[in-house]
Order: sequence, then C-alpha cells, then structure tokens
Amino acid sequence: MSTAVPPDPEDTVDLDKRTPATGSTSSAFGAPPAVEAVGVSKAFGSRKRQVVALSEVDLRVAAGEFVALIGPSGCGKSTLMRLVADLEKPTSGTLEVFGKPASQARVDQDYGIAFQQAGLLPWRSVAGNISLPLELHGASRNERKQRVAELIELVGLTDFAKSRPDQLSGGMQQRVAIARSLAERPRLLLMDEPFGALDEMTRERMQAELARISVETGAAVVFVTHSIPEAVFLADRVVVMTARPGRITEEIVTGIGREVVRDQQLREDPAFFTKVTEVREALHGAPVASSAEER
Ligand SMILES: Nc1ncnc2c1ncn2[C@@H]1O[C@H](COP(=O)(O)OP(=O)(O)OP(=O)(O)O)[C@@H](O)[C@H]1O
Repeated sequence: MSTAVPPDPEDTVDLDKRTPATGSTSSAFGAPPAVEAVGVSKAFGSRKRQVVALSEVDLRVAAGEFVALIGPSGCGKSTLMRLVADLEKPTSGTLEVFGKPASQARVDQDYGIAFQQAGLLPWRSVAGNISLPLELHGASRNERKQRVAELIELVGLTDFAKSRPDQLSGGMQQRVAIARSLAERPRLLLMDEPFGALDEMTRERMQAELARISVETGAAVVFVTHSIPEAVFLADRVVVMTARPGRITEEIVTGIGREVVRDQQLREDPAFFTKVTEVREALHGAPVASSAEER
C-alpha cells in the first residue's frame, strides 16, 4: 500500500497499526463537527399511514472526516442525507452542520451535493455547468473563470471544458457533478450513491479520484453506498444502518488513514479484506460459526 505524503516505505501496511481515522467524536483544534445529528427521527405520512424512516439517529462527522453510510434499501440513508442538506426537516431531534442549524448551513452554502443522477444542465457545457453555482451566488467573471479552470483540472476534464453533457460518458458526467459540488469550496460534501449507475471499472476509477479530491480539498464527506468494498475503500468510518425503522447499529473505523493512497494495491491488501468482512458481518449479522457457538 502506498501513501501520498510522505511515501510509505512498506509495500503492505498493517491497517491496525496505522494512524487511526479522524475519529468519531471530535475535530482537530476543537472545530465544530461537520455534521452532528442527535436523536434525529423522521416520520412520513399521516398518523394512520405513518412510515418511520429514521429513529433516534445520533451521528457525528468530524471536520475533514470521510464517513460512508451503508444499509439495506429503505433504511433511511437518503432521508438522513436530505435532513443534513435541509431538504427535509426532522420530526424530532437536532441536526447541526458546522455548529449551525442545517437551515443556516444551507443559506451559507457550507456543503456541496452530488447525488446518483449527475443532474447536469444538458444545454450547458462542462465549464458552464461547473460555473452555475458561482454565477448564482454572484462571483465575478474573473473569479468564475479561474475557479472553473481549477476544478476542471482537478477532475481531469481539461480537454472537455466545452463539451456538452451528452458528449460525455457517465463517469465523466459524474466528475462534472463532483466538480460543480466543489465549486464554492464547501467544507462538507454530501454524496448519495454518486457512482451507483457506473460500470465497475469506471466506478473504481471514480472512487480513487474522489479519495484524492477529498484529501486535496480537506472536505468532510458523507457518502451513501450499497457497496461494502466501496465504503471501506473510501471511508475513515463506515456507519451501518438497519431498516424499519432506520437506525444506526454499528460504526466501523477502517483504520485506513487519509494519507493512504486509495489504489489497486489497497483493494488487494489482506487487511482491506478483513475490514470488508467486518462491515459485511455488521450488515448481515454475526458469522454463522460464531452464532452457532452462542447457541
Ligand atoms: N417523501 C417521502 N414520503 C413518504 N415516505 C418516504 C419519503 N421519502 C422516503 N420515504 C420512506 O422512508 C423510508 C426510507 O427511505 P430512503 O429513501 O431514505 O431509504 P434508503 O435507505 O435511501 O433506500 P435506498 O437504499 O433504496 O435508496 C422508505 O420506507 C421510504 O419509502
């Protein structure tokens, strides 16, 4: 396994011996956490036909931390993301983003959003799509030009600045969406299955790019996925949810520091497989052997 800076002399690193992830409780220098949900519940519908999507969820994401949310379909992952993004209001509990109510963080544009559908404007070029949030918030023409050029380079699309979305592959469209979500330098990225529609090879490339971008920008990331290896590959911490009503059942620190380059070598590291197994067991319950022993 290799590291960004400084390079790791070892080919393979024992994950458990490396610097632990940012941690689930506090940020460096006492900075407020990127996300703090306390006792958050969300019910939809009327009293008679009520769906409790989330029940008593506590989640803290430190500034700069990468947290993956994983759980069965319908367990409330997207609902939790929508609450953090202030697109829905909790039925009870409190939700803060960088120490502010979610509604204030929305006004202050403290986060960028990238969801499964890239959601690009088809009539705008790559540069025009990335520039949109900057235009909406009054950045000058010069500022926009400079920032868009930086972002296009960051996501490796310099040669496609003038292309329209329909001239790009799905992976390239997702990269545009990620660049757009980063336009205003958010300290938090909310990503709901952003790679769900991509083929496996593109998906792996995108994962590596997102890992690199998250290190370069220092943004905290909350990342919803159905893929256990994707969660372990990307995250400092994997939060496992259970369905009906959705709640958090387990949190697994991957032990893969942010300085570790997310590449093929990591995917093949035995310690990576161990963490994948740990998350799988958390998601599906204890392994057969140990359950049998308990009986
Ligand atoms: N606007 C809504 N009105 C009514 N019910 C809703 C609404 N949004 C979500 N739900 C319900 O809340 C529950 C959680 O949905 P949510 O989309 O958050 O799950 P999820 O974990 O993201 O699922 P998936 O993995 O399939 O995307 C589901 O039972 C869903 O039907």
